[in-house]
Amino acid sequence: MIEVQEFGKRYGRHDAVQRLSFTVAPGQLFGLLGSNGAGKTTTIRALVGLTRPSRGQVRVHGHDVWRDPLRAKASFGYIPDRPHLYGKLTGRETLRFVAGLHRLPDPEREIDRWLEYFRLSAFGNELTETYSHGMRQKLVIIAALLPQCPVLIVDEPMVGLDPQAARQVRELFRDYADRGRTVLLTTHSLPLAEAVCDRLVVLDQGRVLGEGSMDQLRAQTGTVQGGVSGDSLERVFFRLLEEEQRRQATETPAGPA
Ligand SMILES: Nc1ncnc2c1ncn2[C@@H]1O[C@H](COP(=O)(O)OP(=O)(O)OP(=O)(O)O)[C@@H](O)[C@H]1O
Repeated sequence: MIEVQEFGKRYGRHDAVQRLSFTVAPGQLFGLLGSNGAGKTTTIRALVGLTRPSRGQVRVHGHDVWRDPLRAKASFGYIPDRPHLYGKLTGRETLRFVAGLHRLPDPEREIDRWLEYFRLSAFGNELTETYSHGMRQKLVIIAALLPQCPVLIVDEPMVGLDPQAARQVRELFRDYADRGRTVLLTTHSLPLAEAVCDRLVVLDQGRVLGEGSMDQLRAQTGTVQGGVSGDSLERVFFRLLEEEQRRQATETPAGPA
């Protein structure tokens, strides 16, 4: 379970996120969408304990991330938007380190299985500083999945992955939720979000433009009757942005004559 209540983050005089609230129940895969600078990473960073909220609460698996950080952090796997690794550890050492943090009793077989799954077995004993971007991304994904935590939090997972790995990852996330766990992901890939997410929230400049299932978003934007491409998430997304731009244009006072 993930609970975000009235979350806001202010940098100086700029509101990166304003009064964002949503809940992701076990079994759900929830997508956080939005243009560049919409506030997606800021929200994720607050949820994983890297950015302190200016207001509101963020709870993971029932634990307030900022009041009870150790319990909260033990309950989720996190895939950041950029894969930071210790370059002087091998891939295998990295995964052993993560397994140790989560006190996994006998991780070797699982580590082998995951390395094989992502075609990294031949590189398991190489230093991660020699890995390509996609290989690093795969290792970070394995590190987040290895402990099989109740919650998975994912920021832009597909960047740098080859098509086969991208498909594997998509299936893994869906499967993770289908096993009764909670998944939150941000992505710019609207087809990915449409294919796997149960519910979505669309952010723009820190504000919520729409929230709900695909059908609820379609109803909100009036594209519910579209048959073929008319009701794609892409169309819904652009409708929401256009409505917001129209709203802003009518609110903005006319400039000097
Ligand atoms: N450390 C920071 N200091 C000041 N402003 C920040 C900081 N981090 C983010 N911001 C601002 O907060 C807003 C939201 O940024 P955020 O990174 O959350 O967007 P995003 O939706 O993840 O965008 P993208 O799709 O480009 O990754 C932006 O206006 C950004 O400039």
